[in-house]
Amino acid sequence: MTTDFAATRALFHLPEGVIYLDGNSLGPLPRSAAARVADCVTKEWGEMLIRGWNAAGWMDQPMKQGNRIARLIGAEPDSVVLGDTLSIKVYQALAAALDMVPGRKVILSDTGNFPSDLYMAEGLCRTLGPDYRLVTVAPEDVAGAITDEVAVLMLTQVDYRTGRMHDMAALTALAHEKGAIAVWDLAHSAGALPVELAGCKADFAVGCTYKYLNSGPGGPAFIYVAPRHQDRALPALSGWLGHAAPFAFDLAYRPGAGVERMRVGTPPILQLAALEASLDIWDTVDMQALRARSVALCEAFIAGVEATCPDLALASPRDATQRGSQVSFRHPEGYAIMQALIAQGVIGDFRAPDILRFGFTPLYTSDADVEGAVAILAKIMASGSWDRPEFKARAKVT
Ligand SMILES: Cc1ncc(COP(=O)(O)O)c(C=O)c1O
Ligand SMILES: Nc1c(O)cccc1C(=O)C[C@H](N)C(=O)O
Repeated sequence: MTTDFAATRALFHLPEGVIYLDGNSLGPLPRSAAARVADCVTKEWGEMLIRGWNAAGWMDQPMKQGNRIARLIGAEPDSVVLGDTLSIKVYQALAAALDMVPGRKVILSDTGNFPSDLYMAEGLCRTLGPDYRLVTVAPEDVAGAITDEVAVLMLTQVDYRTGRMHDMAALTALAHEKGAIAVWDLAHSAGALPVELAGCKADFAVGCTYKYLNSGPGGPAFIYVAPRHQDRALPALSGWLGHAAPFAFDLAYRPGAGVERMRVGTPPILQLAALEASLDIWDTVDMQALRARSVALCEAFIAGVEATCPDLALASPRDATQRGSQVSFRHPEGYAIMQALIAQGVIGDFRAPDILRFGFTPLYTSDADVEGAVAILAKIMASGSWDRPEFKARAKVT
């Protein structure tokens, strides 16, 4: 296992002149991914054609790569499978979880959750009937809101805006005490910090691979089902590839064995090839060392910004144990400040209404990146150079 993050940095393509602090939204290109995807296109798709499903093992990729992600999130073997987008996987996990708690109709979440998770929950409630409802409370009030009315506790472990981290072990235990099921969204945790799904007795989890796991834009999501639930959890999105015998083409649905029943349709083979290249790097990473490095990078950035930018207010927890691998600051003109930073090669992002968000990804973020970003941000803040119309015009994607 490696603890040498200068060596892992060399395995990524990072454009000249860029300090990349947005790997928490879209990870950069692993150098070997371009060749791996090119091989998949020319040697597999090009030469094998449809034979690739067997000959190149395409059909097994969702489980094979899922098993590699399992180590990063503390999951048991054969409990993680890839496919579809994260929003779809949230729906799949939530519907299966609700079905396992008959008589209860409340999904509990928090107001810091990513909107798509809440929208999927609302949509599911609408489909199930008028008694089903989504209840959201402030993140700090979640523990007190887990009553014996709650069927499913659905939380994103690390808040996408502030980086605040929920205590997965404690909240899962509380949910279980009240007879509820816990569904965790690991979008901002997988590859950001060590996660212990089995150790926390999580029931379901989902996450994406295009952020910290570097599978590229549109890379597939993953779903985890605890082994104790795998043969009970019923997929609401019961696609043919989750069927017990997809190529029997039965007219009636029969769920497959294990977590594979959570598959829906055809897997995205080109994206899985990119993910495979990235996981070649992840396979070598010591997760405790990754966490230590992530904390050091975040602390250095906070100290640097607080020493030089008095107008920026820390929006992330100050205590590293309460934080994921990102740091956010607030400013009413956060959007323009972020555009001014990006114009100078420091790429973070902005989240409405006022959050400047910076991701720290030890596999390729260096100490020099942190120093450089602080210096450029300090200059922009001191000079007010962000106060220009071209930095205030909102783009479609922020
Ligand atoms: C916590 C969280 N959940 C869900 C999503 C939605 O993911 P997707 O667009 O892949 O469905 C995202 C990011 O977009 C996210 O950060
Ligand atoms: N999935 C994204 C996309 O398709 C375009 C732009 C951004 C994203 C993101 O992943 C956003 C991300 N979940 C966030 O934390 O804000």
